[in-house]
Amino acid sequence: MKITVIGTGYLGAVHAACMAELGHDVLGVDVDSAKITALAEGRAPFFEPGLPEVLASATASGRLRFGTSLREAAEHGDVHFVCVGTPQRPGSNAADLSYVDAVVEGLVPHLRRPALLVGKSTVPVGTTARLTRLVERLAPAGIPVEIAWNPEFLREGFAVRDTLNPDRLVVGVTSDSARDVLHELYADVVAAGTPWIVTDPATAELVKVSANAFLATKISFINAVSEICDATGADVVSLAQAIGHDARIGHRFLAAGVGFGGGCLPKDIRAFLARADELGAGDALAFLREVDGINTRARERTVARARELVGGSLLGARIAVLGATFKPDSDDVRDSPALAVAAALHLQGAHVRVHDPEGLDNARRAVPALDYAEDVETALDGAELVVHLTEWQQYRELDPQLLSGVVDVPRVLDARNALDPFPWVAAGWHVAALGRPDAAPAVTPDLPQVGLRTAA
Ligand SMILES: NC(=O)C1=CN([C@@H]2O[C@H](COP(=O)(O)OP(=O)(O)OC[C@H]3O[C@@H](n4cnc5c(N)ncnc54)[C@H](O)[C@@H]3O)[C@@H](O)[C@H]2O)C=CC1
Ligand SMILES: O=C(O)[C@H]1O[C@H](OP(=O)(O)OP(=O)(O)OC[C@H]2O[C@@H](n3ccc(=O)[nH]c3=O)[C@H](O)[C@@H]2O)[C@H](O)[C@@H](O)[C@@H]1O
Repeated sequence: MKITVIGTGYLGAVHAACMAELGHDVLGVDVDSAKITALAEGRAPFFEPGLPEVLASATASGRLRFGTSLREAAEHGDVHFVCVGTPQRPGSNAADLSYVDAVVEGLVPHLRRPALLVGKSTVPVGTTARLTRLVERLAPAGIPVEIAWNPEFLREGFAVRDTLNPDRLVVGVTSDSARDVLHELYADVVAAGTPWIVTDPATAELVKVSANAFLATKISFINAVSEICDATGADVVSLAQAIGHDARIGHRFLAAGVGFGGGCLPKDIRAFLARADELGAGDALAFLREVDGINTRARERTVARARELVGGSLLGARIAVLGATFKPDSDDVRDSPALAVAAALHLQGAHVRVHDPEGLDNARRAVPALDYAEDVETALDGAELVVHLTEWQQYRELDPQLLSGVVDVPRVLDARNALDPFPWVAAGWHVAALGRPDAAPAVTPDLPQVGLRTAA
């Protein structure tokens, strides 16, 4: 099938490459010419495991090309995927749909044969209906143009796998023909056993934001409980393990810590709230304000805990930060809890040096005021506190024995509850965390603390 993918960022670049892998003839289009140049040369413009390999294979097959012209897109495709950003509108909770609108306005007047526009961007419920009216106004006479919504559920870091083997495919359509085109397009994925859900566009739009709102709620739930653990000396990690054994609850998305960030969960719950308000149903989602609030508090609790650990004032404190990206296996720093905490520590007078395996370039651009280090040892050199903020595998594998000779004070705040405290304590480190009691070598070995037992 001849398809275009418009917007080749974290979502669109992966979608374009994977669609070509599935055998389609794909043109990827973006207004960012640097991104398009990289992609056209077979280079991934951002860090995403597995993407370089799929790009190379799809480019070699001759089925994947890139360009910057929507006119060319109109000529190339029978199906046009819209994958542009829908960020939070400045000064508001609502989604900024101007990029989506610009694509429709730039593409539709150039169409010369029947086409199906398929939205993948995350949008407020009602967007497909509104765009349908726009498309009707813009489509050349006699050219049938339909619009459907096919929300995307991929996770950064697993984007290729999630695109080729998704948990489900959801298509919001208003005609059997649109449903059949999308079924044919995803035939191999559906044949592999992926649940195939056909619904109306409004439901499809709502499925997406509901899924993200549920995930955000699960994280904030465990972070709220983590606050209670802090107040009582209980251990949120053991607690999450225990409640997760109930299959109705499950273990995933119960990792307490500095909270959620990224280009999606935070802005999606806010846009959902804003849309509910517009619909006069704001009360129904009022709890999402608290989900957002708990998430903000998780960042504040991390800063407060760091302040306490260095003796009550951050002024002049030498702090090493491990992690800048919003999650491991991504270079994405959009609304990153790690960078937000690092920036707050800096603003309160600490000397902050940040390390990240893949996110340093983006972090430097986003928060130029911080010091950045290319390797962990340089970041930790002379530090009196290490704050672990993004749980890269590299950090889980650090040798605390070796590092105790690099820092001034062997003290780590594990704000992701992801480090195994035993080797750290054995190497003489004080290990603090969120929602768990501290573990320190001085604790009497016969009286282990709850959760973080000492090494002895
Ligand atoms: N990043 C992710 O993991 C996922 C993102 N989404 C949704 O997908 C959408 C895109 O997200 P990302 O890829 O993360 O954003 P992004 O910012 O990485 O990519 C958006 C791309 O659209 C391009 N663009 C903007 N206006 C354009 C235009 N008029 N014509 C052509 N290209 C244009 C930008 O230059 C950029 O490359 C958002 O709605 C997001 O919520 C959904 C699921 C997963
Ligand atoms: O709409 C989107 O863009 C995507 O948003 C999330 O994917 P992603 O943002 O890539 O990352 P997640 O793995 O969901 O993590 C989001 C944030 O939550 C945090 N998190 C996650 C899990 C957890 O238990 N605790 C926790 O704090 C992560 O550190 C990260 O900051 C969803 O998981 C995807 O299904 C969705 O498609």
